[in-house]
Amino acid sequence: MWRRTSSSISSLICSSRKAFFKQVNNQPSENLFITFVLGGPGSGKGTQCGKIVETFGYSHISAGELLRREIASKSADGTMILNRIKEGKIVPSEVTVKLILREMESGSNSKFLIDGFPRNDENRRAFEEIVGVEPEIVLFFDCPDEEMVKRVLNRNQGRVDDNYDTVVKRLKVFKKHNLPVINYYANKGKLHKIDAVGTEDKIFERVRPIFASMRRA
Ligand SMILES: Nc1ncnc2c1ncn2[C@@H]1O[C@H](COP(=O)(O)OP(=O)(O)OP(=O)(O)O)[C@@H](O)[C@H]1O
Ligand SMILES: O=c1ccn([C@@H]2O[C@H](COP(=O)(O)O)[C@@H](O)[C@H]2O)c(=O)[nH]1
Ligand SMILES: [Mg+2]
Repeated sequence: MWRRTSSSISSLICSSRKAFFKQVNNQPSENLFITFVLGGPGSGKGTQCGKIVETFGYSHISAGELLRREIASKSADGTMILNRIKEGKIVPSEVTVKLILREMESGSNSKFLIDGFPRNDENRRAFEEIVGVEPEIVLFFDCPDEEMVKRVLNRNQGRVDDNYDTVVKRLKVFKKHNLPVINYYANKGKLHKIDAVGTEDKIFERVRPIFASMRRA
């Protein structure tokens, strides 16, 4: 499965890959500074990314938002993506990585917050293989299930997956597939686990020192 996916990703990206990784937005690829932002549904990833962007000048790339835009644009993958999202399932790596790359190339920044990705080990390996870099840091917003369910059900943004049945499925997928990725980065010493309970400002006070202490942040 991985081999097939890996080669389809490679052929997909191959033409732009060399140019892109030699020079991302006019900067050598070693200047890329990538933060993965992980946590369960409704744990506050998007909210805190907004604050990090305001304070530290990162570009925020929400993988879920890119997929929702793809559905709205009625692209060839739109129906497949919609069906996956309704079921809380993970969209194939080649689709998500392609969208993330396109977004990274579209701006002039080299500091990225990649929110809600990688969702599973295959996503992680696909990103590392294609981009050729690992994240400098990984944030994990740690939030109790009941609080996440409450936040999702109160969100009111018209998302097709903001309903009780889907959020229960998303929590299961998070535990089965995303927690192992989080543990992987913990073992590499890259993980910053943040208590995601409290006001938005209180949580940002836990996030701020992580970026303030970074040389390039
Ligand atoms: N600390 C907080 N306390 C209470 N509500 C919060 C807090 N942070 C965010 N929220 C609210 O909870 C909801 C979910 O937050 P947000 O969209 O940032 O989560 P998320 O982790 O990006 O979720 P998803 O994975 O579903 O995209 C939003 O309505 C947001 O306004
Ligand atoms: O890398 C990704 C990111 C998201 N998905 C799918 O989208 C929904 C919503 O994602 P949010 O991060 O909560 O906005 C998620 O449940 C997945 O179905 C994905 O497949 N891969
Ligand atoms: Mg979000």
